[in-house]
Amino acid sequence: MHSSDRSREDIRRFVAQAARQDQFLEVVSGEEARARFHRHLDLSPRGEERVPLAASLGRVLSADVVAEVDVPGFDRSVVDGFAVRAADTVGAAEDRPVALRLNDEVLAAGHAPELTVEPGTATVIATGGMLPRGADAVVMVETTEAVERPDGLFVTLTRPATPGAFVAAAGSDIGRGEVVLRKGQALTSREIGVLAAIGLAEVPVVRRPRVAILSTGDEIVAPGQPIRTGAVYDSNGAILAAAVSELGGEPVPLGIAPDEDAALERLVAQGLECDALLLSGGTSKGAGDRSHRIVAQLSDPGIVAHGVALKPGKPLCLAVTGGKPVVILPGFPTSAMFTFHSFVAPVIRALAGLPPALAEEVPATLPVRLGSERGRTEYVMVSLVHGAGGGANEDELVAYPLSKGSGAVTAFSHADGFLAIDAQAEAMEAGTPVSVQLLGRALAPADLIVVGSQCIGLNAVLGRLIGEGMSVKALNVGSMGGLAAARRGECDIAPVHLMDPATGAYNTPFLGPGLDLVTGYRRMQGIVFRRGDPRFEGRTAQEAAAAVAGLADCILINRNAGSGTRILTDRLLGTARPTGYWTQAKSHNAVAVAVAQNRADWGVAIETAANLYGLGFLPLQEEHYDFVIPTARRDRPAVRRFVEALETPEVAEALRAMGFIR
Ligand SMILES: Nc1nc2c(c(=O)[nH]1)N[C@H]1C(S)=C(S)[C@@H](COP(=O)(O)OP(=O)(O)OC[C@H]3O[C@@H](n4cnc5c(N)ncnc54)[C@H](O)[C@@H]3O)O[C@H]1N2
Ligand code: MOO
Repeated sequence: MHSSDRSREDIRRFVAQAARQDQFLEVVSGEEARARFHRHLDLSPRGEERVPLAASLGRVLSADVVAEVDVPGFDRSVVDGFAVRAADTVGAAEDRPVALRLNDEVLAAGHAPELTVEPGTATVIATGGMLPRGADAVVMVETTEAVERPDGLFVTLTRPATPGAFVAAAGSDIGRGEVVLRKGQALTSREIGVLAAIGLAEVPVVRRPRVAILSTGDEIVAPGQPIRTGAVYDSNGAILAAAVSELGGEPVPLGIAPDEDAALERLVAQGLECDALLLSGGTSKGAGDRSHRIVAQLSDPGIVAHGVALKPGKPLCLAVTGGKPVVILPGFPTSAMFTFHSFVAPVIRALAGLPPALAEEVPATLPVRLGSERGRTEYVMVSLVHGAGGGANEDELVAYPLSKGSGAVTAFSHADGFLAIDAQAEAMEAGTPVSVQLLGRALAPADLIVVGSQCIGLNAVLGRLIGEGMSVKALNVGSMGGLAAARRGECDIAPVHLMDPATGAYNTPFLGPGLDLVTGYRRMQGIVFRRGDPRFEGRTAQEAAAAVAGLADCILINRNAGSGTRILTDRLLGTARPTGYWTQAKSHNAVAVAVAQNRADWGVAIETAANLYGLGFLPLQEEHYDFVIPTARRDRPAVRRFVEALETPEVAEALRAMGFIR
């Protein structure tokens, strides 16, 4: 909403209303909210339909499937050879071969035999051929010899055959009358093969529940559209549609609704024609939040819970109308995904005819302290790595929190699972044993674990290794965090850029026993500013810093304490404390964005970030980005490949192209 669009009086009224707002939410526990929700829901599968076998991938069986045929449908030979009576071969040996007269028939696959194998005879049979009457075993052609005699053709055997040898009995794979697949089974290529083998051309499946998905908010823009400052791309719409498909539902995307009652009402009515309706955004009681007001108009019974004591997920709004779920998920993507998986996914599974998902938990140790808000059960997404043992023992897992907050969209894709912090706890100390609930997929240990400070240049090396088929897990915990992980033996590589303030030396002073350093590359750091700003243009970094430090309207964006760049900034500033000194960004990119968007006028960042945002740059000092490697892990194949890749001319060239110095 632009102030120019409204009269002064309108704006005054709007501000007064926004500042007042309703009392936030009547928050209930997660269990209470779920119980109220389920009390009113109809969770029976949404009918049945028959689909062609070729269209059944991913569908859920609505009934048990009983085989009406035997597989194989007849006793069949599994080798090329001769069908014989085992009794005829007893006593056969090298020095006492048994000769059997060949019947006038060749049993190719697909032919029903006409002649009986009488005592003293054999019939030529191909792999897949049907065993003839009288025969009870097959001998492989390689162990026989054909002999032509005046009285006919014979085959001689020098070894006895046991009854049943090289024969697959009728029904030995699937017996007629057997339940081959059960109701509720989701069909993959494996089950489809079974259905084809028993001759099924059509499959009875549960009708896919149709789930309407609506993103709300004036600031939300569909991917592919141009984006204005302050707007965000609609990630929830895409996430929810894909998640619904994964759970056996059929997503019905309704697009993006503005924060406007008439449009919302129309879209909600449209969504109610489906089996379920999911909205995201506009559920807390902020000034622009409209969705919950529209959903509040539903009845039978309407909203059953609005506000849960969970983090993320507090503003979740659960409603039911006529047995049908209507849910407003929080707008923040991590909150939306988390509440979707804990409250909505089980409902969609049920409607889709799937059994409840089994939650798999693994024990792990928390490597760092985790603060928490009291009053809400807090769920923290974690990435799992093996502890010092580096073995495959699951008892040794370490759970690194991916603390990017509810607004992050990457937490779910980077996470292996999540842990819960009790509502009453204020923090969880480092070293606490925790239980991690895995996110569906099986836990695959990575070949190479990189924990520390992440840099876009690192992709030049890691991308190469991944291209070779190596699995890599890279966790961004900063230089100090990486060093600590390397000391504890929890990673293979810790990328660091730590300057010793006393000497100005990088990284080496921080090594201790059991740690090696592999030289990485250097990154030029300097002052970033908007091009054309005369306060910086044409000056050296030192001159510019000295000139602007005292200007009240020249705003600095600083870096977080503990970062290498902050140490550098402090050395540059000496005792000066320019405007903005206490505003701390956590990354080079964040500094560059703040300057590019005019929230600040200058900051210290790497040249690559300045180039990315089209900013001016005054070089200050090269920073060394190197790799700490626990000596004990030096000889691991993945670590050796990393070091080798780093030394290739291609990687050096890729790094130079990104503005790094190798
Ligand atoms: N005064 C208070 N404010 C807030 C509280 C509180 O207790 N008191 N709770 C916070 C919590 S917790 C959450 S979670 C958020 C959720 O708010 P809403 O569900 O109303 O969501 P919005 O305000 O519409 O959006 C939040 C955020 O997410 C972005 N968003 C929205 N939709 C999408 C989408 N489809 N794709 C990507 N991103 C989306 C939106 O732009 C906002 O940045 O409320 C807190 N406030
Ligand atoms: O519930 Mo909110 O989801 O904590 O961010």
